Amino acid sequence: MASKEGGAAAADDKSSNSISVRGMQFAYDAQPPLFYDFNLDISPGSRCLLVGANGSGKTSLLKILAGKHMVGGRDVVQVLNRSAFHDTQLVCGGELAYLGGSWSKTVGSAGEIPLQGDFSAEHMIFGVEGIDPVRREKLIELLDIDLQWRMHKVSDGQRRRVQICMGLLLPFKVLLLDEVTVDLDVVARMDLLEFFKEECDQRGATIVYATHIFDGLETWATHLAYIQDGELRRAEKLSEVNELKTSANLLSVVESWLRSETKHVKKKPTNPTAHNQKSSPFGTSPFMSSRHMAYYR
Ligand SMILES: Nc1ncnc2c1ncn2[C@@H]1O[C@H](COP(=O)(O)OP(=O)(O)OP(=O)(O)O)[C@@H](O)[C@H]1O
Repeated sequence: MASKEGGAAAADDKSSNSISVRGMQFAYDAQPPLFYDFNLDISPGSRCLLVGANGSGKTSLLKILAGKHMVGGRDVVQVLNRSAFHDTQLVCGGELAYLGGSWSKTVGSAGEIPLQGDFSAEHMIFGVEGIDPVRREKLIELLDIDLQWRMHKVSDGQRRRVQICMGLLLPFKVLLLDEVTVDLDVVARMDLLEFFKEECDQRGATIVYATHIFDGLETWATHLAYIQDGELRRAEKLSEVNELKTSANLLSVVESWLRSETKHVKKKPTNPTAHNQKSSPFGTSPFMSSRHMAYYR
């Protein structure tokens, strides 16, 4: 893995990368660009930690890598040498997997509510066709899932276990994890991390893991990418992070980076559309009539 800043990126050798991002620009509607000329390479077999402060862009980046947002042309965001957004087979075939958020749906002004259906864990897990039964059994055992669990009556951590199991049923080549271990107890978390390690070591799978919990990750991760306000500040092998040689652990290294972040105004070219909307006297007014406001009346 290498960043543009790090200078080691082999832009002409992107075919050897599992993930390759070249000159990416991305903005949410009516906002200035979150990413501008963003570059990132991740090589096969890597377990890359994605770190950064709240709002730095980790989830947005993972969702872009997962093909959930169309960003630029086919060459800008490539996973396994295919366009993450355009090549829908990447996700449908299971080669590219994304595990993030929680099983929920957005309901008007109620916001995100957990899925309420009365399904058993068995119904959900065995409802997926074409799965290797050995892999399925291994995951059920690893995550200690009781197939009789009713999904509307389980705890957050139990629901999360079923969600993770389903996300891993197909043997992924690239896995994007957005802080999915947060609800898991320590045993489930460590077992899952060990499983991920095996998947990378034995099958050459690649994992990008965004997290704020660093326990046990010093020996788990192979690489680290640090984003600040949508900019890639560091991207290197964990063994080459100098600060780790003199610090107690990864937590204190990341803490020192985040503490030294200065609140700066981004020097990014303004997206003309976003600018127009932002500079409009009505574009951001809380008093503007909007369809969304209807939910709150
Ligand atoms: N759907 C959206 N619409 C508009 N802006 C968004 C949306 N989602 C995220 N943002 C903005 O994009 C920026 C990056 O958000 P993102 O969720 O990617 O950060 P993050 O690094 O994952 O944060 P956290 O550590 O809190 O999960 C934030 O400023 C956020 O407000």
